[in-house]
Amino acid sequence: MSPENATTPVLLVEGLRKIYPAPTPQAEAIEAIRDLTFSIPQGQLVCIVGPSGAGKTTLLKCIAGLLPPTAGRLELEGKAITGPPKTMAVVFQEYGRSLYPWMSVQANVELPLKSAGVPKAERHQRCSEALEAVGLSDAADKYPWQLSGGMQQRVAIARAVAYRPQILLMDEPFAAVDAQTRADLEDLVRKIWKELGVTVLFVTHDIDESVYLGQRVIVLSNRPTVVQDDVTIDLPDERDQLTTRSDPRFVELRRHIYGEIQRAKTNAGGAQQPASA
Ligand SMILES: Nc1ncnc2c1ncn2[C@@H]1O[C@H](COP(=O)(O)OP(=O)(O)OP(=O)(O)O)[C@@H](O)[C@H]1O
Repeated sequence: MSPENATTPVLLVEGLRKIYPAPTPQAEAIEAIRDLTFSIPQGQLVCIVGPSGAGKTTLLKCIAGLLPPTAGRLELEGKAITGPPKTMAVVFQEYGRSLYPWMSVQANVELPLKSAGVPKAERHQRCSEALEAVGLSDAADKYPWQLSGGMQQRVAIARAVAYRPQILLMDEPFAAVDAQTRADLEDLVRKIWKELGVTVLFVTHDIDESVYLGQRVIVLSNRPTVVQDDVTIDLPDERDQLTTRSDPRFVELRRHIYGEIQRAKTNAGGAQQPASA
């Protein structure tokens, strides 16, 4: 889906605040997120970056309905998020822990479909389409432990794709794979996003990755977290690892976001800092 078609808001985050209560009377509560507001139109591919500990995972867990917010409004397609939404799929960094080692690749991919009551024939069909999309058609009968890290992460992506979510959340999904595999998986995410028209919210530490992948990059401040910057990535929609990354505009956007992250490190809770700080 192209950016100009992305007009209908699918996700709303308004005034989100998350405080982790103190685990003991002596300890202090942790204000992970102070005040986050943004919305994401249908079909947009949005990356979230920010300093370590800025609350990126906390944000995704709140959106995924796995963690109750302390305050604020979270809506998916106009409905309050009060638990894991049926139209959402999540891919985590730790593919090793997200796949069941005793189940074949096919059984892993089909599991959420089975839970959703999808009939067997349709499960098989959707599974083989998803495995084909991630280049793993030959691996259906293998077990996760027989696959490389990159292949396991492909299986996790195939499982999300087979589910056909409206929105796909990805929390640093490629942090644990080698650079070449990472580049391949980035291209895979863009391909799937284009083919399915799914809305993608992708958390990463990697500034280059955020610019390469995203139509938009949201930069979070240091904890307690607010939105530090919201950058439109006005690169051509057709991207490839060599041409795009050497595009002067890519370099400019990367420099801008790098500067914002540096600024974010000193900008907690919206305290204004000069750009040169
Ligand atoms: N279950 C929890 N209980 C208490 N504090 C927590 C909990 N989970 C996270 N935190 C704290 O909340 C803050 C934000 O954590 P979070 O993992 O969301 O950040 P992050 O941006 O994803 O970090 P990183 O980039 O290092 O992965 C951190 O200070 C963290 O220690």
